[in-house]
Amino acid sequence: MSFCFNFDVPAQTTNTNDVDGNGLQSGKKDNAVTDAQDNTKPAEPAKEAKEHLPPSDPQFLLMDSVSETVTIGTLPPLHFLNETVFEKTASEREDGEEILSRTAEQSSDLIPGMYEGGLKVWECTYDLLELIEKDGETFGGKAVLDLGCGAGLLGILALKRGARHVHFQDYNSTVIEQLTVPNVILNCQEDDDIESEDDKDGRGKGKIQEEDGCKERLKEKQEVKDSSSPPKKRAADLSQHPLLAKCRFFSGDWSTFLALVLKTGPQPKYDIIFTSETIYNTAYYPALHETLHKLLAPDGLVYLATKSHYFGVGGGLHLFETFVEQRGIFSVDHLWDGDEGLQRHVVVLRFKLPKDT
Ligand SMILES: C[S@@+](CC[C@H](N)C(=O)[O-])C[C@H]1O[C@@H](n2cnc3c(N)ncnc32)[C@H](O)[C@@H]1O
Repeated sequence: MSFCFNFDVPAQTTNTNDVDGNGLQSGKKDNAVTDAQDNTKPAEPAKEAKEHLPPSDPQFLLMDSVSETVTIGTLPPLHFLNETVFEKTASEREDGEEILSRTAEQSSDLIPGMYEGGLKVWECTYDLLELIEKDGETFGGKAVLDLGCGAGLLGILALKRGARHVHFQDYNSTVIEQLTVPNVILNCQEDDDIESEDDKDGRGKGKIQEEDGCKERLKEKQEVKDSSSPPKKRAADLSQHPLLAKCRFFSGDWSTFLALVLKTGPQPKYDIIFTSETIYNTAYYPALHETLHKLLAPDGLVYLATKSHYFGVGGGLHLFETFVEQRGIFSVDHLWDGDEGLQRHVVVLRFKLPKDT
């Protein structure tokens, strides 16, 4: 399994910022930033935001959907659905947005405006997870937002490390319902349930490998061999699980997500906002920047994990940094820059000046 990028933009999708289809190599960097500022209209109507409540019987959800999970890391271990689950079971799943069927048809990791890539774990997420592991951040008492969460691994790590609450947002409701929420629930189960399976198999914890220039964390897969009989312990308790009670889940476009959270009462301010692999499309920068601006606590931090360039889509770190600089709200510091060939980065954004509240 590879975590290398496979952005497959359909021919009918017009990216006004990527005139020659070569992203940053077009030499139109400055124009692209200007376009992003002016281009506040998405190609399709903004996807309306909504909040998703965890199912009243989450254990049932797990029994229905988990056939294979992956476990990574040790501090603490994280468990999540293997992306191949969706390939195998797409036809059996609720797919109101039709993203499971359409991504399968088009063999595409991204259909701008329809499906923004949340069904798989993107490699920069692993970079940021690794940095957090090394750094030993505890998240104790912090309010955390995993923005553009997909599988939700960053938010889940913060949750397991003592965050006061964690909110998850993804563009697609299908991603939230079929992947993010199940993953959180999976991690609410005692790790013992899964680790005992590891022990039975005699398999160790994860390792890191280089493969085809793409740094891939080949953590041991833990297959739940009989998916009709997953762990049944604590079924009734899971819906009341204290970790799950700390979470809220949202889908929708960033502009409507921001409007929703600002109108639903006390205005949330996040101490930490994670956002991984979310700056590939310059047309989304205004809404993304506004969301960070309005939702970050005055002394909060945005951890952004990203590639340098997103070929075929047009965005990338240089364009985003230029955009942020022009707005004058945040400073950007590089926490980690990958080796020359890898072209991946983790940066942190913070307010330039103490913000009025
Ligand atoms: C490539 S996926 C990355 C998923 C996950 N963060 C990871 O690293 O594995 C990009 C994510 O950004 C979010 N996203 C992109 N554009 C968005 C937009 N205009 N409004 C809301 N969310 C958006 C989607 O939720 C999507 O899951």
